[in-house]
Amino acid sequence: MAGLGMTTKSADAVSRRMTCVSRHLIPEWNHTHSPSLGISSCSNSGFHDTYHRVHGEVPTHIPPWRPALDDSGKDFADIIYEKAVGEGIAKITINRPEKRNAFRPQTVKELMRAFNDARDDNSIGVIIFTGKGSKAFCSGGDQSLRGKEGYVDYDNFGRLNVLDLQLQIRRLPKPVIAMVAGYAVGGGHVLHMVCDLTIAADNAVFGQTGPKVGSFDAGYGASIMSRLVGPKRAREMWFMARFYNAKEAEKMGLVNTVVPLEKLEEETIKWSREILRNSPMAIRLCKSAINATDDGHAGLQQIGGDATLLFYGTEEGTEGKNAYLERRKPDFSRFPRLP
Ligand SMILES: CC(C)(COP(=O)(O)OP(=O)(O)OC[C@H]1O[C@@H](n2cnc3c(N)ncnc32)[C@H](O)[C@@H]1OP(=O)(O)O)[C@@H](O)C(=O)NCCC(=O)NCCSC(=O)CCC(=O)c1ccccc1C(=O)O
Repeated sequence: MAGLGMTTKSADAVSRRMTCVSRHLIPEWNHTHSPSLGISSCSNSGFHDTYHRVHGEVPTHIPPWRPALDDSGKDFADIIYEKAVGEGIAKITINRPEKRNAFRPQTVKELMRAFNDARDDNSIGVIIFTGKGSKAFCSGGDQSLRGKEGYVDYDNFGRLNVLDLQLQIRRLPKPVIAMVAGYAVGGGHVLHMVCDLTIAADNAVFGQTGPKVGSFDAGYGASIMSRLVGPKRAREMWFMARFYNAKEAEKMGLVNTVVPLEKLEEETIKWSREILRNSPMAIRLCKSAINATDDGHAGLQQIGGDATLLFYGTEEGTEGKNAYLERRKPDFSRFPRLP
């Protein structure tokens, strides 16, 4: 090594780096059959590189939650909206456990208010989306309120407003993590799929029920599923409307990790804190980039908007604005025309 001009110190560094990189190259077999070697464990413990020494372990304790409202100041009836004290985490919970957290139009409207507030609150960096209790994340649209045009609320109009919520989660420039215990079925299954990550408890059950009850989601419910599990599996899930347990869902690529039910919140908090250590702008761009192709023009608009947002922070962008306000010609000559 010395002959190649490498000092012992730098050879050590290379060797440490190789070990670290090779740990990322876990063969497919391990991902599929040995969850203990899965992504969640690579990220923290067992690594002794400089990054891990500087940053230390990610704490797993559950933070105290404080009830939150949006700017309307109105209480929520169908959901619980909370923020973690001293941390950048919001938690939004569907609170209809007696109906396995089925949503009605009112539920969806409240969810949209809470998600909007969490988006606007610049102290929040990660949003956890879950269902009350351990029996269900969400069992889809409330079938007892289903009318001829959708789900009927107090005003007697049918609505399919969960589609707007799906779009809102997709476009929200912060990670949304579905924390799933029990059933995530029907429209509830689509909701977890549109979230950025899914952490599942070992009692979680996933599946579409639409074709059994005369319904289907031909939007994200079909397209995102096909992306996640592949077109053959997506057909299986929709044609057969079978249920899949948490381990099966993990193997199919529907969820990021499976943990014992009693560890579900701890693990989700840990993932949230690990994300919060990283650059919010990098995460924002990664989310819009990953969605861009699938979301077509809307996806390009999202990532294009991010580019404008960044450009506004540059001297070049500011020169244009200042020149306009000062009623002079802008001087862009000092800005390089980069290759
Ligand atoms: C989820 C179950 C498998 C749980 O089974 P189990 O633990 O045995 O509990 P149950 O005894 O069945 O249920 C307890 C209690 O909850 C009520 N309930 C459960 N789910 C619903 C529901 N979705 N709607 C209304 N009520 C529900 C149940 O009746 C019981 O009440 P009791 O009074 O105690 O009797 C099982 O419950 C189950 O299979 N549930 C139904 C799942 C389902 O089929 N969901 C609807 C799928 S279709 C859908 O979600 C529409 C999607 C959608 O929203 C959409 C799609 C495309 C475009 C637009 C839209 C849109 O906006 O609507």
